[in-house]
Amino acid sequence: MTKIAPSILSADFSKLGEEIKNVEKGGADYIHVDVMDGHFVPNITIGLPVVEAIKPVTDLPLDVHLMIENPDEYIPSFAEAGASIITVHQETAKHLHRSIQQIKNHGVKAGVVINPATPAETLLPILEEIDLVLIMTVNPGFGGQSFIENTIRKIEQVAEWRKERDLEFEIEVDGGVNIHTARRCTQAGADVLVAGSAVFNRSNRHEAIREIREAAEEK
Ligand SMILES: O=C(CO)[C@H](O)[C@H](O)COP(=O)(O)O
Ligand SMILES: [Fe+2]
Repeated sequence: MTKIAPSILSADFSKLGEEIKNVEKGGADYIHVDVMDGHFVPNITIGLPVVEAIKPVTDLPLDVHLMIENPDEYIPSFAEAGASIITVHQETAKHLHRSIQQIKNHGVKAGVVINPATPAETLLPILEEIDLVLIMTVNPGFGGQSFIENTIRKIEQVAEWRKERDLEFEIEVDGGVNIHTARRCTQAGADVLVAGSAVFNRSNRHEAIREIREAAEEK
């Protein structure tokens, strides 16, 4: 079944705990946490204290998407704060294998993220080492942007390499995922769909999650 990872970036922060419990009840698989530093991306969002605060609220894995410069400096703290998955951007990691090893040394699942303009081939040297590939389908920084169509080819490429090399990492997509774009992502090979505005801009979050999953799995 397609996994849905609601991005809390679009949640109502004044009642974040309730929002998370609500999407958990509504069938979410991961809680996607967008950490932005105002340097790598032109926005500042949430950080360590929020990850610590939400950890006891949910049994779902916290999928922490680090959009920050110098991720190596912060990986131990995010692991200790309760991250279950940490993804680092290919564009920010100076020594990617070291970052991935550092994440795994903390007992956390490790993923690599690529921006829409970063070629999928940059993932080739690291595929054997990771638990997850995250393909950005918008430029990182904000929720509610439009899906960039030509990222689909990259999802297909990564899925092809996974098959050829008999690997088991998950393929996650992030940005502009909704009932109209979900199926194209899963057809291309995505297993996990991040959805922020498509879930939290709806008054009924359960219905939103169900509809995205149904769209993703349409025959
Ligand atoms: O990483 C992100 C932005 O950088 C978010 O996870 C993403 O944008 C989710 O929001 P939406 O589903 O509204 O596009
Ligand atoms: Fe994200």
